[in-house]
Amino acid sequence: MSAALTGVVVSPNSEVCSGLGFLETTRVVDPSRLLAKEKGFFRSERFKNAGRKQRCYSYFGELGFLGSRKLDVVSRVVASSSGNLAISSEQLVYDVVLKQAALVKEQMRSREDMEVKPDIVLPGTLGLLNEAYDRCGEVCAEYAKTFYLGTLLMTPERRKAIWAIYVWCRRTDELVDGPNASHITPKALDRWESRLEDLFNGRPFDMLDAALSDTVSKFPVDIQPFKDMIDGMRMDLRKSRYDNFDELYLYCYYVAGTVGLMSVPIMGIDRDSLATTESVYNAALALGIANQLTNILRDVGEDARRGRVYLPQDELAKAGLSDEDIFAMKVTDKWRVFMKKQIKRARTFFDQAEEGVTQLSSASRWPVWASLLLYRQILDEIEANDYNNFTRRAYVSKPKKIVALPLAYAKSLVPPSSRKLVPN
Ligand SMILES: CC(C)=CCC/C(C)=C/CC/C(C)=C/CC/C(C)=C/[C@@H]1[C@@H](COP(=O)(O)OP(=O)(O)O)[C@]1(C)CC/C=C(\C)CC/C=C(\C)CCC=C(C)C
Repeated sequence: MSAALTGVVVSPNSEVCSGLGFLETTRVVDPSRLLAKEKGFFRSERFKNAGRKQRCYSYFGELGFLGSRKLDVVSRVVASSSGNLAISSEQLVYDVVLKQAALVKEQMRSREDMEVKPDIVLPGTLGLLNEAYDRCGEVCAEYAKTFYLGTLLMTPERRKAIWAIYVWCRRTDELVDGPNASHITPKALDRWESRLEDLFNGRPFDMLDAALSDTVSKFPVDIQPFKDMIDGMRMDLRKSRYDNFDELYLYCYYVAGTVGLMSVPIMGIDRDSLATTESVYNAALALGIANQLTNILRDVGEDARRGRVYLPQDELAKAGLSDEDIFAMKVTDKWRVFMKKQIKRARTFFDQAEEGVTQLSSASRWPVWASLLLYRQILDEIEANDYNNFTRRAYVSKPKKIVALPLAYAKSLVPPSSRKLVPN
C-alpha cells in the first residue's frame, strides 16, 4: 500500500491509479486505467466544458438566494509578532467565503440564460461513470456509515456528488494522516494539486477523480476550497504547534471549513430561505471549524503521542500549562479549566452553524443535522470523561446515536422561513 500511494502522488503518470491503499482493488484500478489512459474519454473537452453548459439541474432553483440582508464585513486585524497590524485568519477566510458566495451567484446568473440541452453520452461511458460513483458510495459507506445513510435521503445527483467530494477529501487527508504519511513530501502534495487542477479541467487521472470531475462539471463548485485543503496538508507537514487561536483557526479552515464550502453548492439552499448566500456559506464554514475543533479536543492524547499539539500555545500558557503537561497526560484542575474554555468555543461555532442548516434544501438538512448533533455530542462526552482526553477517547454510544437520528430528522423538517439567519 505504501508503494502504491507514493506512486500515485509522486508520479502522476504511474500506472497505479488509486490514491489510497484502501481503494486498491483490481476493480478500481483496471477500469480507471481504461478510462483515463486507453479510451481517453475523460480527457475529452465534452466531459468538462460542454458538460458545464448543457447540464442544468434542479439545484439552480433551490439555490434561491432571495435574501437581501447584507452581512457586515468587519475588518478584523491582529497584531503580528513584529508589532504591525496584520489581517486576521478570520478575515482572510471570510474573504474566501464572500468569494465563494459571489462565484456561485455569478454562475447561477450565467446559467439562467443557458439553453438546456440533453447530455451527449458516449456509448459505454455512462456505465463506467456510474461505477466510479458507486465506488465512491462504497468508500463512504465503509468509512462514514451514519453519514452515508444520511446521504441516501438526498436526491441521487446530490448524493453522488457528495460521495465524490467525500472520497477526494478522505484521500487528501490520508496523504498526511494515513499509513503512508511518512512518505509524503511537499512535492507530492504539489503533484496531488496538479492532479486536482487536471480533474477540474476534465482530465481525471483515475476512476475516483473521474467521479469528482463529473461532479464539478455539474455543480457550481469552485476549486479554491479544494486547493486550500491541500494547503492545510502542507501546513500539517511543516507545523506541529499553533501559537494562538488565529493560527489554529486558519488550520481548521484549511482542513475542515473547506469541506463546508465545497458542500453548500451541492446541497443547495432552500427556495424559501431568506438568508443571504454569504451567511449560509459562513454557517457551513462554522460547522467545519466546529467539527475540527471537536476532533482536536477529542484527540489531544493521540496527537500528543505523535508529538503534535493542536492547541493555542498562548492560551495554554495563560492557563499555566505547557506542552510538558500535555505529554504528562494528567488531568489537573488547570487542565479542566482550560478544556472548559476550549469546549465553550467549539460550541459557539456549532451554534453559528445551526442557524445555517435550516436554510439548506430540505433533503440535504437531515444528514447535516445528524452530523452536527453527533459531532457536537463528542464535546458532552469529553465532559462526561472528566476532561480526560489523554487516555480516553470520547465517543457517542450507539443508543445515543439512535436517539440523535430522529431528532435530526425532526429538526430537518423545520422550514427556513420560520427561522432567521443572523449574520455574525
Ligand atoms: C453532510 C455532510 C456532513 C457532508 C460533508 C461530506 C464531506 C464532503 C465530508 C468530508 C470529510 C473529510 C473526509 C474531510 C477530510 C479532512 C478531515 C478528516 C476533517 C475532519 C472530519 C472528521 O473526519 P474523521 O473521519 O477523521 O472523523 P472521525 O475521526 O471519524 O470522527 C472533520 C472533523 C471535518 C469534517 C467537516 C465537515 C463534515 C464539514 C461539514 C459542513 C457542511 C457539510 C456544511 C453544511 C452546511 C451548512 C449551511 C451548515
